[in-house]
Amino acid sequence: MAEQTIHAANTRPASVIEVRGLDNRFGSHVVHKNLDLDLVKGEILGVVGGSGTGKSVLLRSIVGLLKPSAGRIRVFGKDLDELSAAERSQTEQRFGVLFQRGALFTSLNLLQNISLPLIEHCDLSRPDAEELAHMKLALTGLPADSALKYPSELSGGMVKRAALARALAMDPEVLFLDEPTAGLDPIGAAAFDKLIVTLRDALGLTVFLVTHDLDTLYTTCDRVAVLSQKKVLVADSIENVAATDDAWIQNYFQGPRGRAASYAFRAQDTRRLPE
Ligand SMILES: Nc1ncnc2c1ncn2[C@@H]1O[C@H](COP(=O)(O)OP(=O)(O)OP(=O)(O)O)[C@@H](O)[C@H]1O
Repeated sequence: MAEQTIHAANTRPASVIEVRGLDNRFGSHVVHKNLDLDLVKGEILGVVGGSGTGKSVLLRSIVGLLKPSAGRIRVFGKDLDELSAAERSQTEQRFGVLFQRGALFTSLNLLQNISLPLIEHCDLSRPDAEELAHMKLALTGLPADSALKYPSELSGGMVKRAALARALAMDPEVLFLDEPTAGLDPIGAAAFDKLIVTLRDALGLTVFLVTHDLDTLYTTCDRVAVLSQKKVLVADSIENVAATDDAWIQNYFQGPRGRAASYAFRAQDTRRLPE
């Protein structure tokens, strides 16, 4: 029995991020109360919940953009609160973030947008930074001639890919994506979903993915965390989450869209198939 317990502890996957007892409030508005969550190394975790349940606030708390009202966030084994300014900056460089809105500087072309963090944080010369930026653009499937284009000259799907290229600029270990497929047509969204899985596999990323997109959940995520009642109600495989006895979850997963996404996924399981 003791042996079994030790074995279980040893094989438990490592969490790169541990959130414990998190509270977030704005004045009297309580967004999170005693929220716990783990992000396991190498996984794509889908974070869902109704509008205003605090998915983006949770993301911002973890990446250090928002100081929580209470609770503990450990990243790569260290408490965010206990990091010195230098350690915090080093930790932040291990994160790549694709924000819901305004991911790119509109006055800079794509090459400039992507090389900027490399010049600022890695002390690279402009030619070296631009060479790396070209590689990041190629990694996200953008054609070479997009490098000199400005965000306003691109389609929505291309802007998302360029923003992803910028999030990948510093070779992050953990990628945070806030509604990456919002506003994309279904074909563009499916291609973006596939790209996320390909990049995770190729680069060994861990991904925290906020989404409302049921197709994304079914085709890309290893686990799904549901935010409801100010906490993470359940975090598990999508099959187990969809079977959870909760009114919001049942509406979401067993409604017409949820059933269609589940049916499509079961009919053609494309998860992790090669191109
Ligand atoms: N800086 C802030 N000041 C005051 N209230 C805020 C602030 N940031 C977020 N909120 C509030 O916190 C709640 C959660 O916001 P959040 O953006 O995290 O929701 P969400 O789950 O991501 O929603 P959606 O799915 O619509 O994007 C909302 O009621 C929002 O108005």
